[in-house]
Amino acid sequence: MILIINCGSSSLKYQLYTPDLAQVVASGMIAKIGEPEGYIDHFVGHRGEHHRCPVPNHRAAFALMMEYLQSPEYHVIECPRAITAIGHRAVHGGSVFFGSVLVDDAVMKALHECASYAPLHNPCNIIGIEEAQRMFPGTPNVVVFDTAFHQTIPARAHMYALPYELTQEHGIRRYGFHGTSCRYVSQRAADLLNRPIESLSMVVCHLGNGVTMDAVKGGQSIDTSIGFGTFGGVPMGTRAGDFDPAIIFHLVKDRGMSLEEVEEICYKKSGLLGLSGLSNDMREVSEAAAKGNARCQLAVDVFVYHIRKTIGAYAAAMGGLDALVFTAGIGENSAEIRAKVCEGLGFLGVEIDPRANEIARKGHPNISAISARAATLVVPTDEEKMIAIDTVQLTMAQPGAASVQMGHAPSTHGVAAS
Ligand SMILES: Nc1ncnc2c1ncn2[C@@H]1O[C@H](COP(=O)(O)OP(=O)(O)O)[C@@H](O)[C@H]1O
Ligand SMILES: CC(=O)OP(=O)(O)O
Ligand SMILES: [Mg+2]
Repeated sequence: MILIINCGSSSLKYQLYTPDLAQVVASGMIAKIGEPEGYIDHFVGHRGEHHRCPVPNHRAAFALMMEYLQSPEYHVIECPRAITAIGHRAVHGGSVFFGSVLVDDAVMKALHECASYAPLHNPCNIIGIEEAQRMFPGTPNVVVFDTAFHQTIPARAHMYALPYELTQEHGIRRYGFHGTSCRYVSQRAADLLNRPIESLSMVVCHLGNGVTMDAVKGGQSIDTSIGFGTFGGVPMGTRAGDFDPAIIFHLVKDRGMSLEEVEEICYKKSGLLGLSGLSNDMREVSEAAAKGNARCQLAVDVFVYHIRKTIGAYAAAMGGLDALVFTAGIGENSAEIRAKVCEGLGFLGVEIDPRANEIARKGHPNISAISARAATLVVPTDEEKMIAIDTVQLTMAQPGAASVQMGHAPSTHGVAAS
């Protein structure tokens, strides 16, 4: 079987596939890692269980996952040899990784070197790989990078207008994230519309705890909202998104804050949490806004405004819009946010059917009104499936596959563009 690990900043998601990827044998999520009210949701076939327990860190989360997968009650992993390959999500591949790779010492070293670009994510991704190597010695591990799908973004969109030599010397550019999700949902959207992806201009709104807006033209990412680190673009759960860097100079030079304090504020105390003062969870924020909490209403308004503005910008970048695609926790589950984002986008041909929007999660992905010129879709993301496909491809291929090295995309099925 193939085990897929998606270590996020505060969660660990896992899926166990049959070798042909036809079936998910078990899956689950351990959430709120490091917080007092952690929990695990574990599913095997139609059985599911929810168990609350504090999970202090990602190593403990990995151990908890193993406990459930090996529990005699489920019998899904009876011995470590039952796992033939393990696939991992890694968030930041820097300028080193253009596609998915088999893990070796050089890959681990490079991952460590990219860690400071994505301080909320890469260290957790690394722990997931280390634990997998420890629990399943000798089993191949594959890493699939969020950044890989965005390697097609042209220089005019990925360059920052800083001194050119500085950007080249230090690898400073817009890298982009959630590429595995964007790759999956853009292909699914084309399939659902029954149109070749090559003919479509789409905006993918990956609205989760992290938020990515992505312009996908002809199946390729041509611009994306997050930037060098996992930070820019639209405000996120706890991250500020785009803001004028002069604010950092002001806080450090004129207000006496340390750089570490400012970094902590920008990554962990901003976004929905910072504006609302209540939570980074959109459910809580929009519920409180509906009850009249003005700061929560402001947080929702800022969030929605930035998304709508980016859709307009990307339609301009692509010279049109055929499809708007919502995905991830907020995009898949919040009819309210989808409706607010689409308000006023009629000039781009976006019009949604309010009833279709309400029932979108129940197997009705197309929420467009009949009169809409651009389709609006709700497509559940499946980063794990994408990771599983790459994992099988890299581990099942000829011995030569092991030479798929850093900086080179595997030759088939478009794992990444260079
Ligand atoms: N029904 C819902 N309404 C609004 N927001 C929701 C709903 N369900 C989940 N979410 C949001 O989805 C976010 C998590 O999205 P997810 O894609 O799982 O994030 P990540 O993978 O980054 O952890 C939560 O922070 C929550 O705000
Ligand atoms: C890159 C990023 O923001 O990831 P996540 O949504 O998992 O936090
Ligand atoms: Mg996610």
